[in-house]
Order: sequence, then C-alpha cells, then structure tokens
Amino acid sequence: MPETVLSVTGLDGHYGESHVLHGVDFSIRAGEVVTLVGRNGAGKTSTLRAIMGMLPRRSGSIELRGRQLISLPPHRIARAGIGYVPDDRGIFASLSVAENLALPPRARAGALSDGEIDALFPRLKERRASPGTKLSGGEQQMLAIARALRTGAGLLLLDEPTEGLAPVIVRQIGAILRDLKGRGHTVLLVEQNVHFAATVADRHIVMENGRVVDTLDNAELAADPGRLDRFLGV
Ligand SMILES: Nc1ncnc2c1ncn2[C@@H]1O[C@H](COP(=O)(O)OP(=O)(O)OP(=O)(O)O)[C@@H](O)[C@H]1O
Repeated sequence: MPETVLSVTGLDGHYGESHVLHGVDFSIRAGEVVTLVGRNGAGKTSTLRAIMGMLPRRSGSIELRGRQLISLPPHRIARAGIGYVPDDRGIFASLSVAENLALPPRARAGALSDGEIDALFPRLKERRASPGTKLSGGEQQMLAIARALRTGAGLLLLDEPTEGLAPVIVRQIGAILRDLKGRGHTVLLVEQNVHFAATVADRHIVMENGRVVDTLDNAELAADPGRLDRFLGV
C-alpha cells in the first residue's frame, strides 16, 4: 500500500463565533486523486483553508507524511510541500505569465523544471509574456496549477478547478490531472461536477455540515450513481 500523505483527524474550524468544521476525518495515500464533494456551505473550502493554516481558528490533527501542521503558519505549510490553488486562482493581473510563475520560490526537490511546465502546459508557453488580465479563466487555472507545481509541492489542493470553464477546457484540466497522477502527484480537489470528478479521481469524500459523511470510490459511484444525490441535493 502506498504511504499516507495527508492524514486529517478530528479537525475543527471556526470563523469567529461560527463553528464550521466539526471533527473532519480523512486520509489520502501517495498518488491518489481525491475529491471533496458536498452541497454549498458543507465545509469543503474551509477544509482546504484549514489544511493550509488559513482558517483563523482550527484544532485537531493535520499530518503531512507524519509531520504535524496544525499550528504552523501558511508559508511554512506551503514550504512543507503543499500547493494550494484557491477558487479565485490568485493570479496577479499586473504580472505576466512568466512573472506569475516565478513568484513563489522553488522550495523543494522534485519541483517541475521550466521545460516540464512548458510540456505540460503548452498554452502557457505561448502566452509567457501576456499579462494576467489577458488570460482566459482556463489559462488562469492552468497558470495557478503550474505555479504550485513549480514550487515542488507533492500534494496539490485545488478548489473547484473547473468552475466556470468551457467543456473543452474542463477536458484539458482533466488530462493535466491524469498526467500529474501518472507522475505520482497526490491531489485533493473540491469539485461540484460529479461527472468530471468520476473521470479524474480515485475516490470521493462527501461532506455535510462540516463533517465527512461518506466516502466512495469510482466503482461504488458507478454501481450506485444515486448514492451522492441525497448529499448533493440533486
Ligand atoms: N469568511 C467566512 N466567515 C464566516 N463564515 C464563513 C466564511 N467562509 C465560509 N463561511 C461559512 O462556513 C461554512 C462552510 O463554508 P465553505 O465555504 O467551507 O463550504 P463549501 O462546502 O466550500 O461551499 P461552497 O461551495 O459554497 O464554497 C458555511 O456555513 C459558510 O457560510
């Protein structure tokens, strides 16, 4: 069995007085692509933010390859090897593609080289000198993923990478995720599009009211496509 990369146990999280995560438990093994699914407000984004140290109050345990992260600040968590692509993608509009890519330091061994980034994201190579403002939503998403990979992050957290993108671009993002999986990367993504999720992920973690309420793999999803419906309200 591959090693456990991320282990989240009894994770609680608050925004001020608002208690939004109630003992979240799950783990992810090396090379897995796993989705977090659930209704709006279920706590998916907050879970990613808690893992990155960005939720103001959090408690419980978050281990990255056995290293406890719960008390570390976000920059130390990023340096430990987690790349985070938030739902707004975090692209600097006034900087070019090349400048956006070069922004975070190459923190670790295993970082993708510029050549590898160009091969994986040919569209970005063509647009190296374009400012962030001139990029389509899909290009921004690719740039944000490329930027995370360039740091050497072995674990990627992606918040709704396909949101608002045209089907042809969604397929390209899917191909990139499958390529990354083939290279041994581990990915946790929030995904509303269950059909897309089934084409890229090994396993799906279902959240409701700040808790994990079900976990199923693709074979289970295929055998019982209605199993997610009651959680997603479809
Ligand atoms: N900055 C914030 N301040 C206060 N409460 C927040 C904040 N962000 C989210 N919440 C609350 O936390 C709960 C979980 O929200 P979260 O965004 O994690 O859910 P989600 O499953 O990612 O849903 P969505 O797809 O709508 O983002 C919700 O009740 C939400 O209203």
